[in-house]
This record gives sequence, C-alpha cells and structure tokens, in this order.
Amino acid sequence: MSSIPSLESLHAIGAAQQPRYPDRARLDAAVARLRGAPPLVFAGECDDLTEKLAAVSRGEAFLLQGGDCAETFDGVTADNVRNKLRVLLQMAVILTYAGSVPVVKVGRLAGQYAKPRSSDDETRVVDGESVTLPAYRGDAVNGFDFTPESRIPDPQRLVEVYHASAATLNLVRAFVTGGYADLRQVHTWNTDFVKESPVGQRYEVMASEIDRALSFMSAIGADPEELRRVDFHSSHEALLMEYEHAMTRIDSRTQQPYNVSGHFVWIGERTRQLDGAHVEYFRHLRNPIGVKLGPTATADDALALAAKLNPENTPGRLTFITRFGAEKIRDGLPRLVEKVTAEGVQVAWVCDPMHGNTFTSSTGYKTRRFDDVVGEVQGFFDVHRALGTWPGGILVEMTGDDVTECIGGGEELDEHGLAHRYESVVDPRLNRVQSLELAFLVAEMLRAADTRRG
Ligand SMILES: O=C[C@H](O)[C@H](O)COP(=O)(O)O
Ligand SMILES: C=C(OP(=O)(O)O)C(=O)O
Repeated sequence: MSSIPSLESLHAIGAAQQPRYPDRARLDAAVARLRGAPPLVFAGECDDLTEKLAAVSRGEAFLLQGGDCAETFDGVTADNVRNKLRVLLQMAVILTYAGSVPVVKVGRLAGQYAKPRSSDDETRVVDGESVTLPAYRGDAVNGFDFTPESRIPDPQRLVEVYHASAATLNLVRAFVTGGYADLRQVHTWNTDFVKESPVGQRYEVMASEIDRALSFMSAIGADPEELRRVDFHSSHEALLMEYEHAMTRIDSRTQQPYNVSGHFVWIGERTRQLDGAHVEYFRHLRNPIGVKLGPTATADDALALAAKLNPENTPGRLTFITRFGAEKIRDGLPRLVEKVTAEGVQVAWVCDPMHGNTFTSSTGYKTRRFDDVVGEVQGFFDVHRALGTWPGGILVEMTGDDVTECIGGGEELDEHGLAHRYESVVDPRLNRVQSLELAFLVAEMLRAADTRRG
C-alpha cells in the first residue's frame, strides 16, 4: 500500500469522465506545476478525520458534509466562503444541540471544481439555431460560457483549482480557529434575510438557550477551549486523474500515499467501477474516502468495493454515501446495509439526498423538491432504525445565499420562482433557509434514533 500507481498506468486502465485536452505539452506543464506545489492539507489532519469517521461508523457521531454542487473561481470571495461556512456552523449547532450528538463537520469545498456529466455534449438554441458544444465539466476543466472557445478543456485551470482551493481553505482555517466559530457567536451567525424567517426565529430561541448554558458554565468557572474553535475538514470528488495524481504525496511520517488536496475525497456514482482507474487510484490512498452508491449498486458491489478499498477493514477509512432517491431508498438501501453489516464490514453510512432527486422543472430549470430531500433522509433513518444500524450523516448541496434553486421548503418556492435567483452552474442547491429547515428536521430524526437506541 505504500506506492502510488503511475498516471500512465491509471490512464491505461481507462479512467471515466476525463477531459480530452487538445494540447499535451500544456497539460504536462500544468501537472509539473502541481507536482511541485505545497500540500493543501496535512496527512495527520486526514488521520484525525479518519478517527472522527470511525466514531461515526460506531454510531457515536454524525457527519455533516455540505457545500456547492460545483465551486467556481468567481465564487472564491470572502463573502461567499463566509456565508457557506456560517450556514454549515448553524446547521452543525442545530444538529449538536437539538439532535444531541457530536457532529463531524466537513465542507464540500476547497476542491469541488470538477463535475462528471451524463452527456459529453450540451445543445442549446442560439439565435433560433440548435447549437451543440462540449458539456461544461466544472471550472477545473472548461468555461461555463456557451461558446466553442470557452468549452475547450484548458489544463491551466488545474493550477487555478489549486490556488482557488488554497485561498478558500486558508480563509476557512482562519474563520474556524480565529474566533468566528466561537460558540459564543451563535447569535451573530443568524443575520440578514434568515433572521426574520420562521426557521431563523426558531434558531434564535435555540441560540438563546445555548447562551444561557454558556453563561452558566462560565459562572461555575468552566470555559473549555473546545467552545472557541471547531474542527473543520475539506472534501471533494476526486475526479480528474491529472490533478488528483499530482496532488498525491508520500507522507514523510508514515511513508504512505495521501491525497493532499483535501482531507476526504470520494468516488462518484459514475466512476465507481470495480476495475476502473478511480478505484485503482483510491485503493492506494490513506485518506478517509467515500464511494457513492446509487440505485444500481448491488450488495455484492458494495462488498467488493469495501474489500478492494479497505482490505484491512479499518474503521473510519471508508464511507458509503447512498443516493437512491426518495422513491427508491426504502426498497434499495436495506439489502446493501444488511449484507455489508452481516459481513462485518466497517463502514460509515451517509445519505446524499440530492442526486437521486433531480428533475427539470416545467420552466426549464434543473431542480429538486425540498420534500423529496427530506423524504430520502427520513427513509435513510427509517431503514437504519429497522436494521439496528446507525444513520451516520448527510451530504448536501447547499449555499449560504438566498438562491432559488430547489422547490418547496417553508418559503414555498415554486417552479416559477426558480428564475428569480438561480445561480448554480450544475445542480440545484438548498438555500440558507432550506438548509436550516433541513437541519432542524434531521435533528428531530436524530433524537428519535437516539431514543430508540436507548
Ligand atoms: O453533480 C452531479 C453531477 O455532476 C450532475 O448531477 C450531472 O448532471 P447532468 O446529468 O446534468 O450531467
Ligand atoms: C456527481 C455527484 O454525485 P453522484 O456521483 O452521486 O452523481 C456529486 O456529488 O457531485
């Protein structure tokens, strides 16, 4: 397990969902730049997250993982990063306080720039004519603008991903250790449009209770350091072989390979082939890793992936992120969980309630219903409760802004409202109000799950 397969050998296997770069020399130059770039994360931090995810797999903690579907270079601004972090902190407090469970906090950020697509092409009507161009594959690959030039894969973008991720992570680290994430700030995270909403007011009540508890602790002389900062980790789908391979290094402490572009990396639903290049690459890493499992995944697929990716059955090393869709989860998930559990495989189970619930609205927007998102999470909790296993966490696509991308929620956004502020470049995200609403609902589910565990 201590070597990294060569990039050539991975490409020889045939990696799915890779861009076709027209200029090999430019690609080689970008990869060389990345190979010489300092790590974005440290191996010891990855090990720390593995420990935390081991607690999730034992049923002692809950994972909150969230962020944009696709980060963009334009989105690397102080406001954007702070807003996203703020709603994640709010969600984490809701889950911890109302759900009474330790929460492992992981951002889907500082690296989430590459997207697998269903189709290689996109067709639009431009000036009355049908035009087909290569699909947008994330800012890591090509431009979102619908022009032939913009859609050409540009390897220099890989270097830009590195710098954008470094800037984001730097700011996040400053926020989480420099006072912004201090629990005494619990009220100040609840500002602007959210504060007046019903969920914002519910949050205010909870924040006041937390304030009282903090004052009590302070009065009795207890002032733990843990209240002043939070542990926060980064994650992304490790999709592009050139980037991920160049950011894989041998850790000087352990002589083991780590992907140093993010703490947690996952394999997507479209690239989890057992004999594929992604699985081959991931099996060498020592980071905590995830694999998406959609409705076509069989229990034997899950077992074979676990055997290959985590042969030592190390707790916390492997997370299965299921994304069946609200309609299919109650039928599809039990067979996976039953067999994996019966075989003694150590895994954290996490629910992605987004990717099985996407559809195109009558107004032409890619969207999701808030009720389907909640329905899938509820199905996830119900299945685990019935099997006596632990619903270990959620992975959500969300933003800290007031966007209009998912239908429903307390603000009752409908199909016609989507046009108002639809900003995602790929899949629809929960806005801040919807994210907080989801957190309160999941906290209730967690409380019910905990009561049943006794
Ligand atoms: O975010 C996930 C995928 O990249 C996305 O769902 C693919 O979307 P597409 O079906 O529009 O290509
Ligand atoms: C592409 C994604 O999901 P999936 O692989 O489950 O489709 C994603 O999470 O961005």
